[in-house]
Amino acid sequence: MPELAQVVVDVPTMQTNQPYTYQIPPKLEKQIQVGVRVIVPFGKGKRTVQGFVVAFDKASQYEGELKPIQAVMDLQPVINSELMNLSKWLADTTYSFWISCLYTMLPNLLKAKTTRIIRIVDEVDEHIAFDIFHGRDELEMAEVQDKPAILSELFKLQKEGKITIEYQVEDRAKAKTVTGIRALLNFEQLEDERASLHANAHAQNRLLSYLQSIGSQVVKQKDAEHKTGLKAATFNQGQQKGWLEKTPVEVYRQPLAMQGPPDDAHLAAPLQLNADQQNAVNQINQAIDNHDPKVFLLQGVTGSGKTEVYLQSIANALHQGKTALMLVPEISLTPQIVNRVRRRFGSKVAVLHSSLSNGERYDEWRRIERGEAQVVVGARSAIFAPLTNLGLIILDEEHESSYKQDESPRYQAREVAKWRGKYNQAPVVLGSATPSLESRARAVKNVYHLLRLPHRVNKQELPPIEVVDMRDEIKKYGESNFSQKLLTELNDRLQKNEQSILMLNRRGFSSFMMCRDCGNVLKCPNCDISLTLHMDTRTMKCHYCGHEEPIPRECPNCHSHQIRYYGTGTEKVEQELHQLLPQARIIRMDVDTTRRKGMHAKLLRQFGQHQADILLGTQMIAKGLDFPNVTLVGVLNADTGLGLPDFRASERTFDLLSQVSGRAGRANKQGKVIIQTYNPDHYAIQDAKTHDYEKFFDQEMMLRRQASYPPYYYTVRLMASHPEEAKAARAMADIYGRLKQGLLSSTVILGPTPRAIARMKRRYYYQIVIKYKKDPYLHQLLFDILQDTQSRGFKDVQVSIDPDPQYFM
Ligand SMILES: Nc1ncnc2c1ncn2[C@@H]1O[C@H](COP(=O)(O)OP(=O)(O)OP(=O)(O)O)[C@@H](O)[C@H]1O
Ligand SMILES: [Zn+2]
Repeated sequence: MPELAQVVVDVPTMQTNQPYTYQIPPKLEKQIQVGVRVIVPFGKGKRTVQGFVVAFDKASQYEGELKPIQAVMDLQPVINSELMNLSKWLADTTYSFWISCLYTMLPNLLKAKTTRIIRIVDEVDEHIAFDIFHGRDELEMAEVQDKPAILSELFKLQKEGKITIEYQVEDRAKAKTVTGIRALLNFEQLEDERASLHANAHAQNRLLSYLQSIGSQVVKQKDAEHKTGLKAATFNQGQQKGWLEKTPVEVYRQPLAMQGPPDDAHLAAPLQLNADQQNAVNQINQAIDNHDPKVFLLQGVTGSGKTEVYLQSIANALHQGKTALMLVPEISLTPQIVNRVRRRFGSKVAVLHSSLSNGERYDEWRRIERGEAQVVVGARSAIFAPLTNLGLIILDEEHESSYKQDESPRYQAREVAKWRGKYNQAPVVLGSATPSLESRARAVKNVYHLLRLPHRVNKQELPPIEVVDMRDEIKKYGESNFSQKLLTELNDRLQKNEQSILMLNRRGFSSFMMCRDCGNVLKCPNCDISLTLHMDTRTMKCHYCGHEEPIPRECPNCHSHQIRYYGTGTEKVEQELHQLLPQARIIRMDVDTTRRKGMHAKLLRQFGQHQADILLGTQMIAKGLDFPNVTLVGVLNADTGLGLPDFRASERTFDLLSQVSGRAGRANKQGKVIIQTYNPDHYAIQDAKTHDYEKFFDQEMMLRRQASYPPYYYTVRLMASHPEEAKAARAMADIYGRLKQGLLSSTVILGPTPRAIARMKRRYYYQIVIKYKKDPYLHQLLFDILQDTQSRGFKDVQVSIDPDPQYFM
């Protein structure tokens, strides 16, 4: 019997990756397992903190007094053994603290303090019910925690399925219930009741038959009313007569993305695959069947039917009795894909993503944990879904930067997927029309296995792309967001009753106020960035810290009234479009029109039902949309992202243009794309124009090699911040000294420099970027630096270490 437990504690001011050792008091012996949360005393005085049991320990190794664990919060581990292993690896490879990795894997509700509630679900012997529950049908874990005899009784009852033990947090997290009914009499007794009924008591007669038909089941009363056509009053009579009792039935909150799907009886059949799809499915299935943790790169042009390949591979995993995990970049942006998975696998599917309420997310998590859902679709953090027996992991749009978390722990979901694939002996499929350079380079080296879908399912060519030079347009026709060419094409689609998608690229771009007299730009008082004009709220907002102020009437610097609005917001473009094409019906999709829950899906549904001719939006409309009637895609400003100080600027521009172009002509009608740009000769735009991923890849790889960037080199970014600029700079200079001294001379250290947005949320930021191929000293040195940042010398300086950063702003 282990007597000691190692606990990773949650102490924000003093983090470490070393667990602390605690005594296991005899009364808690049965409850302490690896992966449960516990309350432990910490430091001097009476302070207690939450922590996770991560291992057991032998008493003999320790001398002196150890504190005892005070309480256990979970009866079963909330972190299973796979995730426990994963959390260790995660902390190690992302330079983060173990405790934050553990929390990252749990739904929010389990990060907060929770209590365990014990409920009776089946008949329990009367004396037990009395001893333990005192006549109630539920009680809190804390009430019995000190009573070992009662606890072991509870364990036994739980095993027998007579009680359940549930998490419960705050009100909104409580399991949601509706009224259910259950027969109190058996078949014969009900028959006897029928015999004594009045001849014209038809309703009661029907109720009795119904009760006979459900046996000992509990049925939701609403369902029962629906089935029998009886009124609630009849059920009340049944209750008074002692035929039935009412009892709460737990229902799971249905995430919005899942509302209104067909039930399991109407699941969609798989499509007949074309040869390329069949080849991909065969190879993936073979890996599933052989427990081969291969990584596939499924490179398929837009509209080539990648999703169908995913679905049929998932079906095979399920057929083998395994589970499957599918990640998409952002679920609310891609409701169509979620619906396709739901239509194929019905109630086996759980959906996890950030815009679920805490309660919904928790319910979905619990369905997965209990093995009630075998297919999980979700955004980045769903990679930690507690599925057991994983047979397949899919990352759709694998090149998306949203797969990297930009706060601690700074993990890349792609890497976590590979880790879980290995652990479960399951293949990983990375899918994209425009794979990241990193992934494609690995495929070239045969580290990943390349699968190709080079043609569209509809057997049509990818839509032709025309590039319009906006410099000429402005010379000829004056300032406008719309070239003559684009207007002509839009008009043509209106005539033909076809639809168009227009994208306004907002990356690195915003609408700001500038004084025409003194050139002053209105900036955020907390951040080194201009404020953005929002017409809907009539305010100026900071997109980093949320600061908000009224639109100024005069320049705060020189008091001139010549203050003007620059830049192009979606709203302004929408107004212009209304003037140019008054007959067009427009749906605008941007952060403002989609802030409310469910609005994405609603707007897309409206567009799908042809309630509008033009869908105008930001990047959020570039991905995953599959509308057969869309034959024109226009990109209003292709190049706003090209000027950003980031080595991935060209790659992102190429990806975005390829993705959005792919929305046109996906069914039987021919599509067309117009790209407006001020840099028509840039290779990212030229290669997107010819749909030439290979050419872009070669050119970009050459540039990356010349400049020693990924995938040839690895990068790490260190950042220090402090409210005083000098202190942030000094901390970074110190770190620079340690790096210079400790690392190989072949490792490149850039900086320290102020970061591109030097001030944010009232803090100044300095950064260092390390580029390296192999450096045996780097890992430990970075960990030492991380640990030192917890010491007093670093007071108020915050240091972060970001392996493989996605942005350098
Ligand atoms: N074998 C098939 N037979 C008929 N239709 C198919 C087949 N495979 C896919 N489709 C249909 O073709 C369309 C495009 O497929 P899908 O959306 O999976 O492409 P994709 O490769 O994921 O595209 P994108 O990268 O642009 O999102 C869908 O409407 C899908 O239902
Ligand atoms: Zn700000």
